[in-house]
Amino acid sequence: MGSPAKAPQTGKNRHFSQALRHAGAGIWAVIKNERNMRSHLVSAGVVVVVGLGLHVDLNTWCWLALAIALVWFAEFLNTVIEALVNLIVGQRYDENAKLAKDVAAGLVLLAAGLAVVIGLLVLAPYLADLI
Ligand SMILES: Nc1ncnc2c1ncn2[C@@H]1O[C@H](COP(=O)(O)OP(=O)(O)OP(=O)(O)O)[C@@H](O)[C@H]1O
Repeated sequence: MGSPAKAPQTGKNRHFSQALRHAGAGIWAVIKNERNMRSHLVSAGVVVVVGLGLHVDLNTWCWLALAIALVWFAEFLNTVIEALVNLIVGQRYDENAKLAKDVAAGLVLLAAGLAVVIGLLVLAPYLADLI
């Protein structure tokens, strides 16, 4: 007979490596489960390629990184809110659940819109030079 299955962890991490592993699992869960996150990753890749192609300066890289991080942050928060709402209400329809999820989705939309504006503002001078 094999050894009894270890109970899943529900308490604090005991080692930094354990904390890192769980943080990595969280990042992977967002990428694997959220279609929007995969779109954000592709968009970020495009932005990096454009930045490299245009030889943008350090200041511009900082703004582009901020814009990318803003969208990722919003998507991670959206995923947390969706999970918490699902945990609380399950499949039951609830007006507050709808409000929480709609506001979280709105946050991602606003972040993405702001990221596009930041990207256009900082890349405009480089794109103008090409014309
Ligand atoms: N339990 C619920 N009660 C009321 N409305 C709900 C509930 N669950 C989902 N909804 C509605 O359905 C929408 C989509 O739900 P959910 O956020 O779970 O799906 P999603 O496809 O993961 O969304 P997103 O594209 O934002 O990641 C919500 O914005 C909300 O309007």
